[in-house]
Amino acid sequence: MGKDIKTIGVLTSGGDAPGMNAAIRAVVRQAISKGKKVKGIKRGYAGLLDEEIVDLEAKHVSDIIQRGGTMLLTARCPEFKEPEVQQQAAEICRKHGIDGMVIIGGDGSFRGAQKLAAQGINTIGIPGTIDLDIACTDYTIGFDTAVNTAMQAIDKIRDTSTSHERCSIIEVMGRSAGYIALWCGLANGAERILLPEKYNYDEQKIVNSIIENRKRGKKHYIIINAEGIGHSTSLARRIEAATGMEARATILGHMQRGGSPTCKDRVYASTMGAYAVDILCEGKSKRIVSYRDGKFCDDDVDEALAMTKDISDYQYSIAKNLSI
Ligand SMILES: Nc1ncnc2c1ncn2[C@@H]1O[C@H](COP(=O)(O)OP(=O)(O)O)[C@@H](O)[C@H]1O
Ligand SMILES: O=P(O)(O)OC[C@H]1O[C@](O)(COP(=O)(O)O)[C@@H](O)[C@@H]1O
Ligand SMILES: [Mg+2]
Repeated sequence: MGKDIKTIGVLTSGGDAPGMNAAIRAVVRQAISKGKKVKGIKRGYAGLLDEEIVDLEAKHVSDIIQRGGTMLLTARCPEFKEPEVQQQAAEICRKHGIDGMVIIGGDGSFRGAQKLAAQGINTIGIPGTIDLDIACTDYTIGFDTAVNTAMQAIDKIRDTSTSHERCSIIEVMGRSAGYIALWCGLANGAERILLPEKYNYDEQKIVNSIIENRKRGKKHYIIINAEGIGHSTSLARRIEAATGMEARATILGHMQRGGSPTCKDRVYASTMGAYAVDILCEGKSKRIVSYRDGKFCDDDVDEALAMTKDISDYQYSIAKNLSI
């Protein structure tokens, strides 16, 4: 069946993530090394529907491994949830001679991949999202860069927070998942971490803790708040009123999604890109490339999307102990 794959399509979808370019480069060059042709689809599923399809040769992916963002551009395409649109997309793939598609994106993009596979297109997904919110994998492209970027920003905020003896609330991305918040909380030694998976909205507890910490001589109080909880600015106002400690909120926003990928993101994204081509050429389809328990592997899309994972209770509990 693998020998039937002559042309591989590749697209990026959903939020961009640093390392996506490394994955695109790996797909293109691994495919070429196996004698396959590659077509790049611009702007995710939206570009597929608009037939924004270009031939990709080895030279087209030079000088991108170190760059954030995605050279193929990305988009969110709400209409891709409609069955007739998915059918149209499959017909476009066939029209352009695309025998297999590599889809680099997050959980939403994998639902699109699942539907394309149901329309008879060979599809392989690669997890690309800063949020780490894909259950089948311990690694997603971009998370490592995003948490390092956020950590460095929070270090800077800590300097000014200490100097002014303030409470600083820093809101990090993650959609409804708290992985970025938990990692930053641990890496930045935050006094408190608010995670959508754990938070019980007991603000009085936070207020009491701030007052206690001040009595013990702490110069600042850093709260990492996850986007899934949000409302950091109003929380800062309430904390200031209740504690008398000046409070400021910073929403880090899209700066977390940009920038040059870390070594880990380049290496893992390259490995996943090549792996996706390998399994497509072996005749596999409807799979998600994952990294689990220290190994690269692949899972059926339906099974992958049905899996669940949660924040580590242990890491969350030690974060509390380490912040005293
Ligand atoms: N249930 C679905 N069925 C088909 N396509 C979907 C579905 N959910 C999301 N998609 C497609 O995937 C795109 C990216 O999803 P989104 O959740 O925004 O980002 P991510 O893939 O990074 O999680 C959506 O804009 C849409 O085109
Ligand atoms: O770029 P937008 O449309 O503002 O979306 C913001 C969302 O995208 C993310 O940065 C990445 O999410 P996805 O990878 O699922 O697209 C989330 O953390 C955030 O909630
Ligand atoms: Mg997502």
